[in-house]
Amino acid sequence: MSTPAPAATPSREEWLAKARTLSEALPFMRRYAGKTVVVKYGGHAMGDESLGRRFANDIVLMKQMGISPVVVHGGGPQIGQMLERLKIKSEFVDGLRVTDKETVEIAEMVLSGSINKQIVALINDAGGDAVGLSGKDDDLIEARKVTRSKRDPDSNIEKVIDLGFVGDPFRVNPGLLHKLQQADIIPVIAPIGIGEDGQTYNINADTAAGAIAAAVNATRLLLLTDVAGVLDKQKRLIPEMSVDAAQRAIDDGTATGGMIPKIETCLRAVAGGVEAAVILDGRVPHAIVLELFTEGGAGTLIGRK
Ligand SMILES: Nc1ncnc2c1ncn2[C@@H]1O[C@H](COP(=O)(O)OP(=O)(O)O)[C@@H](O)[C@H]1O
Ligand SMILES: CC(=O)N[C@@H](CCC(=O)OP(=O)(O)O)C(=O)O
Repeated sequence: MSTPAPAATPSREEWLAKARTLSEALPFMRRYAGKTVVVKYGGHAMGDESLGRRFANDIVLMKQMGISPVVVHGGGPQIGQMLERLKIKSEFVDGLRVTDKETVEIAEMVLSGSINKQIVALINDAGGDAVGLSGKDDDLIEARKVTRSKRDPDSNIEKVIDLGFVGDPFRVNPGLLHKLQQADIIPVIAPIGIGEDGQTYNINADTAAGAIAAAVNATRLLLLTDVAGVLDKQKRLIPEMSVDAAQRAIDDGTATGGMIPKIETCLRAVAGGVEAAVILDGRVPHAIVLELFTEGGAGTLIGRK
């Protein structure tokens, strides 16, 4: 058996750079100590296993620095793959998956089953205590059917679009989350809601994360995705946006597809009392740590810095 090569001794400059980074982090550690940060981990950001491990490490690091993290995850691409395997067609309207009876069963299976447990296992492996939940546990996320309408450009008539079992979280009951946080357990939540009639709803994971962030009075909502943040029409990153500018990006078509529910979520979270919401690139190693503990942050911040 060969012995591993000894790690190279860092140079003086490398030591100094590390020391500077740590001392820069100190005011941010103080600022966030005891606060709740909701992190939405998107299906696209999940990528490969090493990304997942780094994400889990960052969540455990946050916890050890005295922050109370709540993880809400997506899994859109993974639901898409399963639907494809089963030869079920899937279409999106404004970033929301039209969800019939069969699709909602598959969405629940993929989100609350495999993905939720994978993330829980990764966090536990990284040294944390994580527990997996869906919005059905303890009626955590109560949802109602989403209604959408669109103006037909030819007839100029407003048409109602039926999205099926797509839910809007109208009430979040955070009691269970508070109990878990008090016990130093990290909640990992699948974006599935329960209707008043017991119906299961498929909720866009950004929307679910925003509603949870407002309900637990989170200081920050971090939405991890597969782009650097909100890009302008020239594809340049917008580091900060006012609430008005963010709304404009939706209205003038700068944001399309999955970016629409993401920005809408940020606006709703900020209106609901969250200080700021940040859209950032989950593929960048340690994006969460960079956002929370460095001066420049990462991604696009909407709200109060
Ligand atoms: N202005 C924009 N800036 C950045 N991304 C945008 C913009 N408009 C649309 N998008 C799209 O939104 C996608 C992110 O949404 P989505 O695919 O739902 O991510 P996730 O699965 O992480 O929730 C990006 O990959 C990009 O294709
Ligand atoms: C209604 C709706 O669109 N639900 C989403 C839920 C998962 C999700 O949002 O995952 P990402 O964050 O990875 O996109 C879906 O079915 O894809």
